[in-house]
Amino acid sequence: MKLIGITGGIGSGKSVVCRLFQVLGAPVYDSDARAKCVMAHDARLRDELTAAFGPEAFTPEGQLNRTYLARVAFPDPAQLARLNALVHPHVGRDFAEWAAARQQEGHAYVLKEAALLYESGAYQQLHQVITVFAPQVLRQARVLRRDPHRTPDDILTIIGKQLSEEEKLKRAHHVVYNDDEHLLIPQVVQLDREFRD
Ligand SMILES: CC(C)(COP(=O)(O)OP(=O)(O)OC[C@H]1O[C@@H](n2cnc3c(N)ncnc32)[C@H](O)[C@@H]1O)[C@@H](O)C(=O)NCCC(=O)NCCS
Ligand SMILES: Nc1ncnc2c1ncn2[C@@H]1O[C@H](COP(=O)(O)OP(=O)(O)OP(=O)(O)O)[C@@H](O)[C@H]1O
Repeated sequence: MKLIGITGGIGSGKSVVCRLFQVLGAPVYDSDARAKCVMAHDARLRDELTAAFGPEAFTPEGQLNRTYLARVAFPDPAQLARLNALVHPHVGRDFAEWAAARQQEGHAYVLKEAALLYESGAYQQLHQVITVFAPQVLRQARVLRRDPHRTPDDILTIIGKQLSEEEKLKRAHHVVYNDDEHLLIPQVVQLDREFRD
């Protein structure tokens, strides 16, 4: 079974492209969602997050306090590195278990969607990587529409913490252009065929 990564900067359209792959029957592991799930439910990780970021890391109801963590971690490289170091190893293990179960089901390939595939080292667990590309102005406009609570400055701060698009394009095995000039569906159908061969 092929393990395929799918990455791209904030707002590039990874989730949209993954939805198209899912329609074609491919299982997709959503690293962002799984990271939040382990942060909320793994007792040891909860303790580590509370020790590192204070009790505000969780709301009084016990939910992960995403707004607080985003405010503390995104602008501060040391805090972000701390958060990544706590969370990423859990996601790596969780993905390995998930992929093993998909293999038992007989899938030809699976996708791991992650904004930080290269930065976290997760690409080393994978056979090939797709980068979803969109120009920065378009990505900013899309995120402002999708996340009304984020300011243009918040988005620039996050972009500054991610590997440049140029570098991601250089390292990718495949590129999906989601730039309002190329059609998405034919690109995804073509890749799905390749991965099934
Ligand atoms: C700090 C958190 C709680 C903020 O949550 P919030 O819902 O506000 O933002 P969200 O997760 O949707 O992130 C917004 C975008 O920022 C980018 N982003 C997320 N985490 C990171 C990071 N560690 N470094 C750089 N960019 C990141 C992604 O493009 C993402 O889609 C959350 O991003 C988080 O837990 N990050 C650490 C875990 C992680 O690295 N997740 C991403 C892949 S595993
Ligand atoms: N081709 C497109 N046409 C119109 N809207 C799009 C297109 N691609 C993505 N979008 C919209 O742009 C926003 C960002 O897309 P998406 O959530 O898929 O990005 P992402 O790469 O997963 O972002 P993040 O790293 O923040 O999770 C979403 O609201 C999505 O619906």
